[in-house]
Amino acid sequence: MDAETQTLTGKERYKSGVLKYKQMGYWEPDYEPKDTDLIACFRITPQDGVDPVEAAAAVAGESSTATWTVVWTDRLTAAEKYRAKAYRVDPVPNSSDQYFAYIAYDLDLFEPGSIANLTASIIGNVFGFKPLKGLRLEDMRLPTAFVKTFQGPATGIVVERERLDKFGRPLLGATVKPKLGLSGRNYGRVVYEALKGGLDFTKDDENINSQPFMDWRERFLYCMEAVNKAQAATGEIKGTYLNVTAATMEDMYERAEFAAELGSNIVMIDLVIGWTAIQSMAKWARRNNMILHLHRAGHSTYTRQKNHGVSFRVIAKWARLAGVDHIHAGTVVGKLEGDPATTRGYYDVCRNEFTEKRLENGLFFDQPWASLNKMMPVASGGIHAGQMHQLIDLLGEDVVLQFGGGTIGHPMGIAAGATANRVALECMIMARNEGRDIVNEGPDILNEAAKSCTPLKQALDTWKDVTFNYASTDTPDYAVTATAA
Ligand SMILES: O=C(COP(=O)(O)O)[C@H](O)[C@H](O)COP(=O)(O)O
Ligand SMILES: [Mg+2]
Repeated sequence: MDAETQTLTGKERYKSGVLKYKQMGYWEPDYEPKDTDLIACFRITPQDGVDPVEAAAAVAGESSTATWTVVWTDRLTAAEKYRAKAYRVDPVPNSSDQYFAYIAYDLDLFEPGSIANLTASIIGNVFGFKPLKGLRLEDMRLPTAFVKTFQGPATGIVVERERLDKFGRPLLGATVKPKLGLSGRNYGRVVYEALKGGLDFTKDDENINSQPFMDWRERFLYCMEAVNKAQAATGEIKGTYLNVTAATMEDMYERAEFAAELGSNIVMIDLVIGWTAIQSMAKWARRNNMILHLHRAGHSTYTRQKNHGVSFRVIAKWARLAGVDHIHAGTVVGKLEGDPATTRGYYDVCRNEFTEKRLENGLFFDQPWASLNKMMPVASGGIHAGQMHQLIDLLGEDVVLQFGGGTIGHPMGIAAGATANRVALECMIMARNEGRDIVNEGPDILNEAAKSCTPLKQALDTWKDVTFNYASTDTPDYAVTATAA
């Protein structure tokens, strides 16, 4: 080890001036993370000529206690404990300028139960640090001691199924379209048709709040009338995610309380409201026996590119701590970004009791969930009935499959679109339960069912060739056989 890599101590450490972060103690290659440490894995792209180990130490420093120069006031603290420690730097496979840096943080650096505080450290200053061309938070290991300080999902998958009286199959939903412009009354008609036709849920889109064409109260009143009528018509429990996203917490509470007063079983928020607002709404949802749906609006601005930002698997972990019940987590086959292996990792974060490290799915750490409820992943974006076998195979059973265009765009109308999806789902679940190979026989199973279901036949004819085959940007860096880390 050269002198520059060694942590300086005593007078040498505290001489005024600028030391390398490695020398300030932010690089400890022998460090063994404690069970109670938070661990982050960052992808770092150092500027040309910057040593990757110094870059990793700088990330550890700037995301914990350091500044750019030595400060004597460190000596008034338990600085050795509070310094985050970069302890491992691996080159990213198949890349010449990127590295995975592992950094351990002492539990005492964080306020219990606060995503705002966690994120202010881990993604606070450090993403703008000049010696790095790019920085991405790939994954975090949240220790049990930290997980236990959070409420977790307000309702959870098990209780959601019990409240809705729906078991053994994915739930079906649809986003009302067009996203903007419908009046309350016409909006309610879409909800009624879709629910009566066979869906379990409808939902507001991310950008429906309270615009001049439809006040939020109008929407809530007509939507709940539609839910009640559809329940009466079908004898099934139905729901519609009423989006309570608004400019202030006070407005959101007012809208959520009105939704509860009208008997809604679910409300919705957008990721853009921020972590503190999400945690507040999760507490409200638990107090009010409400399922809480999170639409991940805005996430792609920072999750999609591999060289800079925050992986969605980390956002999913924070959302589970924060306490939402549903989270949009990708479809693989639909219109929006979603590599199959990466998406599998997100779904595991939502639904596992314990998420195992699997590098081929982008999961860098074992993650205990300490009995926090599970989140229902939501698959939404450009999917249709003809993909039912692929969706069930890829995403499993505890998932909401959401067909917006794939319900409302049906040639015979919304109720027919909903019926097509419900029949496609039920015939595929029956085939799966009978032990059939749905991946290969899926199209035949659908065509067979379509013989006695005209809406399904029309859906298959309309959308049979629609696929979105583009290369994914966010793919895992390790192959299935990888043993590294
Ligand atoms: O409006 C839609 C889908 O409409 P449609 O079903 O008509 O395509 C949702 O906003 C996206 O699914 C969000 O994306 P994600 O689920 O990836 O966050
Ligand atoms: Mg949308």
